[in-house]
Amino acid sequence: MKELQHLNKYFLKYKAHLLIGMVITVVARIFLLFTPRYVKQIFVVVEKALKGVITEDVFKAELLEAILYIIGAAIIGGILTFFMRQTIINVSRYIEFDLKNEIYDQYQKLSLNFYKNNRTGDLMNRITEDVGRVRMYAGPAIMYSINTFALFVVVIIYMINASPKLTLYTVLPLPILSVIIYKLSKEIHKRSTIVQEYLSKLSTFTQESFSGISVIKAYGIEPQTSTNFKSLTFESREKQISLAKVQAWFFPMMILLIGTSNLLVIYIGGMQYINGEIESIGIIAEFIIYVNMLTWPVATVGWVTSIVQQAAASQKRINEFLKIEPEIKNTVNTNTEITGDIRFNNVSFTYDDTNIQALKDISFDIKSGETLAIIGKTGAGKSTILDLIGRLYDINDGDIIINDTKIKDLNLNNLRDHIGYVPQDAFLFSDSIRNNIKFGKEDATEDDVIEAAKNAQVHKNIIKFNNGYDTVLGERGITLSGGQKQRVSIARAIIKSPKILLFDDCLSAVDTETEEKILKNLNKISKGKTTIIVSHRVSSAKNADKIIVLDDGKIVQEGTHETLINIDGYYKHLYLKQLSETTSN
Ligand SMILES: Nc1ncnc2c1ncn2[C@@H]1O[C@H](COP(=O)(O)OP(=O)(O)OP(=O)(O)O)[C@@H](O)[C@H]1O
Repeated sequence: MKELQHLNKYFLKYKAHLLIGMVITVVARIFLLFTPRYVKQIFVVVEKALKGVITEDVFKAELLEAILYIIGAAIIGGILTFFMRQTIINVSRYIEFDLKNEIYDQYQKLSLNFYKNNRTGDLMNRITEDVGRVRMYAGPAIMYSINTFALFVVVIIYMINASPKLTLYTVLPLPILSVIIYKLSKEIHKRSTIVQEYLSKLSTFTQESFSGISVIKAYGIEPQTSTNFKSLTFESREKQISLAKVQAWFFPMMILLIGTSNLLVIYIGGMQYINGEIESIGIIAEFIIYVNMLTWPVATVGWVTSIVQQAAASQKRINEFLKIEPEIKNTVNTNTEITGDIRFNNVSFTYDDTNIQALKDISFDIKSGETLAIIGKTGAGKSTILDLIGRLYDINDGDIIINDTKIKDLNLNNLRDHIGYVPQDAFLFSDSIRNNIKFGKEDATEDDVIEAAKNAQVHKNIIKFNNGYDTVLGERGITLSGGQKQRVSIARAIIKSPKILLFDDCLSAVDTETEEKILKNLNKISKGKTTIIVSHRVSSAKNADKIIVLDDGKIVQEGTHETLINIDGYYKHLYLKQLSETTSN
């Protein structure tokens, strides 16, 4: 239960709402209890009228008074119950909102390693389903507990006042009811968790088959996919039926126990009336209403217990993530200037999860405004260098120095603000092309967007789409070609006009002619900016001020295009190979 203490700060934040909610709950219960008392009153009046103790006029007046009280109390009680939900349940929605934001903020702070170690489904679950369960504790569980407590105290006082013996017999079956509901709720929860798992398996399956529909069709495996889907839905159906079976017990059990209590009231009450221990038959009617009023709240004790247990388990899962300290932390709060001088001094780096040493004793430097090209075989460590400049990981050995300051001593936000990064797999959001480009600079004007797109050689493609820059990409929109995606992604980086531009093999999907044009434009816009181009193509590297060739995490060659094509080695070999490919084309 101590896991739920995390929510105390939120309860404190909304204490005024909660307090008002509690007071309203208690007052609403008091009003609702007018009904049984006045029902008894009606019986008493009828008895008196039958015995001829009161006149017809008095009888009518007293009857009318009781009826008006019942109606009035029901209306006021109803209105107050509405406000009870409006206060307490609303607080649970506020807490749900705050908690989701707290988790999301934490997700944003956590480093890439965290994302590698946790599955997306799990991250999503904690922010949706787990928060949902916690909300059930913060709202309904608290509301029903106060409700039950208030009702119980007031009703029991009334009942004991009317007949202590009858009270004892009436409340006797209630704890049994509570225990049964608790057990049922637990079983329902267990089975519904399994049902949920099947539902998410089903949605993952369908989602994947929709996204991979072209592969499924190309391989002609529709029948096999249908069979797999059928077996998954069959299992899901079985689990749903097994859940429905337990749920079906819920109301019969309630009705049985309410019936038993009612019978006890009628039997014991009847005996007491015959023996003259209670003065009016109205007390039996009053007690029957009490029993019915108490049954649901008492049943909720079992239900609430199970909600609290589930919420505690969910909050535990949430706390596990909230407690994680981000590996990459910004320790500098003052602004640090970034000019773009980058130096690697004997940098070595090993990925924690795979234990692969991606970089071994790497040293190089680039001055602000220069262009560095990194060439090398796949897996040589090129992308890793770019990730380290953006401080997506912290290095194990050596120093990365930017502006004569160690990277760890720079304000991380300033550093990342000054980096324009184009990743290897261009990721575009399901949004308009304009917004995808503006992602790099929220306040960019239309002219800025168009200029960036022109420099990335994608403007002409965009204006050919029916909706131009408003064309929506992704699931609900059109799909761009690999090369178009890369170029939109380049436009996004250059619109920021950052001090450092990092291009990770992002021209691989464009033809050499377009590559040439983009590089020419980059040359223009990267004046005064540090540019690092990772590539497998000599054509992307040849104009760089400096080229380094990586192999297995080590620098094996270094120099300009002119020097490297005259030295035997990987670069010259690549150059000749690509040259012969171009001439043979
Ligand atoms: N996120 C990661 N977690 C663990 N290991 C990684 C990760 N990224 C890369 N590696 C490993 O580090 C090594 C260097 O990878 P890196 O992506 O830097 O190579 P690269 O030269 O950019 O390759 P490519 O040209 O294919 O993009 C590889 O052996 C790779 O398996």
